[in-house]
Amino acid sequence: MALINFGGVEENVITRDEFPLAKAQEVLANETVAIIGYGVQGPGQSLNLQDNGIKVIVGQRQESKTWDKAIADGWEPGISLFPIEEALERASIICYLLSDAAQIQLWPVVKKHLTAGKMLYFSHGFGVAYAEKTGIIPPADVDVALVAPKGSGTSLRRLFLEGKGLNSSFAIHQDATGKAKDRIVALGIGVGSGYLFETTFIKEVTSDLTGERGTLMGAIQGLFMAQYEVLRANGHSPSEAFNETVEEATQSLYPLVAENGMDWMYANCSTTAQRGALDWKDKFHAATKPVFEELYASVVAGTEAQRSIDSNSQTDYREKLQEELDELHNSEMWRAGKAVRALRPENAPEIKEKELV
Ligand SMILES: NC(=O)C1=CN([C@@H]2O[C@H](COP(=O)(O)OP(=O)(O)OC[C@H]3O[C@@H](n4cnc5c(N)ncnc54)[C@H](O)[C@@H]3O)[C@@H](O)[C@H]2O)C=CC1
Ligand SMILES: CC(=O)[C@](C)(O)C(=O)O
Ligand SMILES: [Mg+2]
Ligand SMILES: [Mg+2]
Repeated sequence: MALINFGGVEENVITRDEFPLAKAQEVLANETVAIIGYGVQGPGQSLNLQDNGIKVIVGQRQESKTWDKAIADGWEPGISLFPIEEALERASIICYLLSDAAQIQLWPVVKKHLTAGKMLYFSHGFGVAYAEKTGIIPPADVDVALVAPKGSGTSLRRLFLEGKGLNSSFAIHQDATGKAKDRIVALGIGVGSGYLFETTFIKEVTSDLTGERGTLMGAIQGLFMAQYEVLRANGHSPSEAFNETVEEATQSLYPLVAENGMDWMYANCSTTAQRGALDWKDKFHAATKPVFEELYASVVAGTEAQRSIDSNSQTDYREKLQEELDELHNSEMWRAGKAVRALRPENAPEIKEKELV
């Protein structure tokens, strides 16, 4: 493990230098890795593992859209693609990548196939950390660990194909074989992680649920909406409001933050912008911190997990989620966004002369 100083605090991380792909291949040489579920993480992780030379099969419900997607991605029924139970049977490492709510339903079936020495792998601490809600209590004679890529399975695959990687956390809940650490780190490298930082199941789920409800998704949506609405209410056009709220952020300023940090982004903006932003950040900080405290407390209390289990266990939950996403899609702000994106030079290479009136 490399000891890295993160802003004054030293942490152990595993890098690809110390745990190269060849070592991961060696550790997993005699394993059959079954990816159960082919939603968002399933495709990214299985395809990356396969391209990294690991023996991997996919287990998915037949007669589902994602069974067809798996075939379209090159998985072959009876060879590398199986109904869930058959994949569970063949696997020595079971990667449980159903949605967190579906993991509860299928657990009795998975448990049946968890014979001594197998590994149960998650990409979230949810099932095990909230065992009193999920009923997911693995037998004592199997390894239980997680690798949680810190990003969408879609990005995991895209970055892998670009020769890049997402960072992932890893955690070991149970080491029955004495080989859990090597196995889970090898899997982490195999699925395409750039580096791996160690955590626990409870810390992973607590930070993850906070992040996605907070700045990664929920908070940013709320913030974007609030500013867009104020600009529109004061007579600014949709394109102006959208550009000043979202497009400039994602296309110009956030890439600078990603590249070299917040101060670097500031330094590349006008002194006018820097002065105003530095003055206003305290007000936004003060206004939102209590909301983040409330959110974190709700996660710790288990309320967020319960809400997710209750709503995602409804038979029509996908349709209901889709309705909410459609509402977002059809709102003026995001319709304006669609028009703005279409005008990006890379998306509109040749706007006809006559349209340029
Ligand atoms: N979506 C993402 O990029 C990320 C997901 N995770 C975690 O990875 C795990 C998998 O998440 P996703 O890929 O988002 O899952 P998902 O919501 O895309 O679902 C995965 C699969 O579950 C299957 N499924 C759903 N209900 C089922 C049932 N009752 N019986 C059998 N199969 C069923 C679906 O057909 C689908 O193939 C979760 O623990 C999640 O928290 C972690 C990091 C990011
Ligand atoms: C992509 C990711 O890591 C999330 C936001 O936590 C999730 O999809 O659950
Ligand atoms: Mg996450
Ligand atoms: Mg998450």
